[in-house]
Amino acid sequence: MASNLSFILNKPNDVSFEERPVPKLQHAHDVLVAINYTGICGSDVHYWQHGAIGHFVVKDPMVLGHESAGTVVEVGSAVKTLRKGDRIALEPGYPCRRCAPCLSGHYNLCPDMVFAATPPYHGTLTGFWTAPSDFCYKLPDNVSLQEGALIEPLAVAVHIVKQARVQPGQSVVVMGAGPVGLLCGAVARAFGATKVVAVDIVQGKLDFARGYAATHTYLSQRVSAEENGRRLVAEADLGGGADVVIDASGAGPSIQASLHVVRMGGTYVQGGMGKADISFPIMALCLKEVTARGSFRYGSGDYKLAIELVAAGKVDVKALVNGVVPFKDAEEAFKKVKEGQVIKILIAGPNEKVDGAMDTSVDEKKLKEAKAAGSTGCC
Ligand SMILES: NC(=O)c1ccc[n+]([C@@H]2O[C@H](COP(=O)([O-])OP(=O)(O)OC[C@H]3O[C@@H](n4cnc5c(N)ncnc54)[C@H](O)[C@@H]3O)[C@@H](O)[C@H]2O)c1
Ligand SMILES: OC[C@H](O)C(O)[C@@H](O)CO
Repeated sequence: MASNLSFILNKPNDVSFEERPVPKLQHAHDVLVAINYTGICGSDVHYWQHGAIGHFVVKDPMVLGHESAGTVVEVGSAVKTLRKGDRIALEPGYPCRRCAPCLSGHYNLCPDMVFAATPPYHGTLTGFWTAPSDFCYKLPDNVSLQEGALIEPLAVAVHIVKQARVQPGQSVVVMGAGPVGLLCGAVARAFGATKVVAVDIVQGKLDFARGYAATHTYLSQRVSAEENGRRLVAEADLGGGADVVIDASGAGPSIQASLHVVRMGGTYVQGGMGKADISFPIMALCLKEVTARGSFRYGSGDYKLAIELVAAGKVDVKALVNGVVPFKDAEEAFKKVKEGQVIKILIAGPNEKVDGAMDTSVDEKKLKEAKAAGSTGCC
């Protein structure tokens, strides 16, 4: 008998497993998906530790997880694009499709979005999940289900890089070398950026970034934002500054330095989520005529492009996975992510078998140094 065991956050630092009823198809366009793999996102860890992100507060027990891939096990009567047995990447947020943002093509900004593991909605660390078929993306034969679980953070990066309007030949600085920052660097390269500078406060993360998509790295210093920006521009040989600066850290010092790194007339994109209010070098923004944009989740075409980038070999998501653990070890996996020991861990669905091997090869000494320096990078 297939299990619908679910990993539930009851309150901060209090999780449990619960067998829940297998969900039923609600609409003719829905499909039922057996979850194969789910990645742990910083936001899941943040809810687990603190019970809230900004105004999203966990008030009732909530199933965690939203970075999933699965296999279609049942299709509604109106579904034409998917069949039983199809392997899919799951887009985990469902907009109303009727409001002004939805109708203008910006469904990620829908105020009535139902998003997995954003309270009050349950997430995907469970056995089975129902979703509208057009939010389930069939994986090409050369993309595995484990890679499929990484499509969600890759779609976040695709949206950020699209917001930055990265052009061939441009220089792109990415603040923060966590999974989102690393993927932003990889997508920027795929969009034709010739210089990608990864910035972090943890040398081990920069070492990884250098072997991944970054052409240059910069270890952020404990100096003023202006001086940090000046040193970064000089070390990475950016001349008058970077064409594009992306924040994928959510950290105040990184956001402040960014405005001193971007060139005159360049573009800054806020992808990281940190404190709600951070002081911002507004004069630099004004005097340089910087274009500043936000980026929230993903929208039209982002999942499709993310899958195409993986299928075409332009973005390697497998390289970010440190290990796959069985469902029963979900809490242990959350602890490893919280401790900063890994880039990305996948949790196998409760009906999936794995050996639980895990490579925590990110330099632990350097990560400890970073923690001592006050980094969490987490929203
Ligand atoms: N915009 C969106 O829709 C969206 C979606 C998912 C995640 N996020 C946010 O994006 C950010 C990155 O996500 P992630 O999963 O990679 O998180 P992460 O915590 O793994 O990575 C953040 C990185 O920033 C680094 N950092 C911290 N302070 C820094 C500083 N002063 N300068 C440079 N680097 C610094 C950390 O060491 C860490 O490596 C988070 O803030 C997350 O909340 C945004
Ligand atoms: O990738 C999606 C993000 O993790 C979520 O939007 C989260 O940060 C808020 O619920």
